[in-house]
Amino acid sequence: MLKGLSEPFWHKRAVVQEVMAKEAVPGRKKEKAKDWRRTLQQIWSYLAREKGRLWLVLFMVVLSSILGLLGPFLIGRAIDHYIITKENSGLLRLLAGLLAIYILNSGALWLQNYWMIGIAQNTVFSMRTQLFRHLHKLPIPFFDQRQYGEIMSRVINDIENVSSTLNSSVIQIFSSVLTLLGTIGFMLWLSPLLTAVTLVIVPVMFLGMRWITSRTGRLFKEQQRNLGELNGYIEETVSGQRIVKAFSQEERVIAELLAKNDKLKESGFWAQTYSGFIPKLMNVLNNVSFALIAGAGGVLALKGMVTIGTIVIFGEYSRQFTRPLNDLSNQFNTLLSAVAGAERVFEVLDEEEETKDEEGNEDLDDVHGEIEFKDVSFSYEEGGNTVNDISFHASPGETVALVGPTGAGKTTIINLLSRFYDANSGSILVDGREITGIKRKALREHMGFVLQDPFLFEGTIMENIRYGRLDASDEEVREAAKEANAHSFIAKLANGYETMVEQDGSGISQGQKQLLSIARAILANPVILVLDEATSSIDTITEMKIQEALQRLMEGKTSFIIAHRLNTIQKADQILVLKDGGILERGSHEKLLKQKGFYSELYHSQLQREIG
Ligand SMILES: Nc1ncnc2c1ncn2[C@@H]1O[C@H](COP(=O)(O)OP(=O)(O)OP(=O)(O)O)[C@@H](O)[C@H]1O
Repeated sequence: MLKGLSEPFWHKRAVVQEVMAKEAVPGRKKEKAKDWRRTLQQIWSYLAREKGRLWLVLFMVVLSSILGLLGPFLIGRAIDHYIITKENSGLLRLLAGLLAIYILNSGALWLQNYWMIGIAQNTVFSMRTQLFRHLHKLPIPFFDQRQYGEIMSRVINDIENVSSTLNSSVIQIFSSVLTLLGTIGFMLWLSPLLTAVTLVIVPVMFLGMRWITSRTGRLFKEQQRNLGELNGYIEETVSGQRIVKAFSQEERVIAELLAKNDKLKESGFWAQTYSGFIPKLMNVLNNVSFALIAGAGGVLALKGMVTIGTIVIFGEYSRQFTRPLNDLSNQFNTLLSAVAGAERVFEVLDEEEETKDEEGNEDLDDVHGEIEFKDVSFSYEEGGNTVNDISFHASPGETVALVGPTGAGKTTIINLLSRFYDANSGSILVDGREITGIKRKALREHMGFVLQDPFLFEGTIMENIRYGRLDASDEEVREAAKEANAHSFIAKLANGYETMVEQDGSGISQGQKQLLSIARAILANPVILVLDEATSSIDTITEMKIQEALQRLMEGKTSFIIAHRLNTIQKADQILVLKDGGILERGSHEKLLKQKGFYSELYHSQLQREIG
């Protein structure tokens, strides 16, 4: 059942998507296997746009790594040449040099961060813009097959993850690698023997880290997935609060949330615990390494093979050596979750746009509104049979009412006409032209929707009506409101057309929303109109106003009414009675009554209910 509004295509779609996503049977996709290389290449394609600044960052990282290595080296020299020999002036000179190195190093660190943050922000800005733009070009089935919260999580969390990783991890990883290589180089130059002693712990470190990261990768992925699910659930239940309350489902909803929350807690706990082992392990190994260097260094120093300064340098370097390894493993975890997030973003970007098959398709000018369905069959799922062999013809300006029990396929016929979905077989013609040969946007621009639960944006009433046609003047908006019987209630509001309405339309009654929605459609003046009749009961006077405004709106337009109350469609040129996806009966109200079939039965039972 369609609910929503009557406004430009992109917004109509958003609402229809939202509603359909809730109502559809969700055929959710399985997570694809991770493709690291491809994802990193895709991230690089964004980063490459910032090559200039990346070079600067690179230069600063190299500089700060060299300066970082130089510090301990000079301290060692100070011990050997000036402290042991008690040469004060040389020591002062060296200390001044050290000070300069530390200041320069701080400057280099600050600059590399400054530039990298700029790069990260620009990259994420382009990603977010591209993702949002792309989302609006995706076909309805994409939204039908996913939870609203899951999509939100990709746009918000995953992108944020990429951003923070680019901000910090990239530099860290890079400088860690450089520091590692530099440290090993310096150590080898100073004393290959002590270097060998220092490196003894590396295999242990490596094995320990591998053991831990093999677990954390999987756990972080699980944590991310559980977080997405939980967010989706919270979004859904908060937006569906009314329904939750109406059906007294609070306890069940809370229980389900608890279960999801528990899953997240569990995966989060293990992901954090395992990754928390890394610094502890490093610490222990660091101390072991320090002890080894002190012991072996002492023996070598006694034999005159190394100086005291060299032992001090090695002590410092061994720390400098394990720190980058430690950083690398920490950053590796962040990187893991960011790449997983980025991959989820790219998965959306990889989805084909709705217009993929529109090459060579035509625009649609001068539409008269003749619609024909020829043997149209369609199913949402493979092998299914949602609508079957539908054929009908509507001349320009005619009104076609679609009636039938719930799930009969009424909305599906509208989905096919608006090309939210494409028929599996048969053809749909507008003014004699196959709609598959027409650009979707062009087709939908000629269509207007007045749906049963119109969507209002946060903004003034004037702005809300103007969604029907963005270039309409204030006067035209007022005229449309008058024709829609909305003017009188708007005029009574404290700020008239400038009254602010909330996104959920609170403060405005359901009937008034309908009238605003009709005003939008009047302003848009489409050739083809889709009306989804409200099922909720509206007071008789507003109902009359709505019916009158609808009659005015429908004048001269080819209109499709998804009707729930049969007394409102008696004037329709043709009524299609749908059942189980097929047309069971067709004709005018009188003809169908005379037939004494399904329609007549439905009509009389409704009449009975209304009288009774
Ligand atoms: N996006 C979707 N994915 C899968 N199945 C769907 C989807 N939308 C609808 N269906 C199924 O297709 C069938 C026809 O649905 P449709 O919404 O067209 O019925 P309807 O006549 O408009 O019903 P109602 O009066 O309740 O709105 C139903 O069985 C429904 O469950």
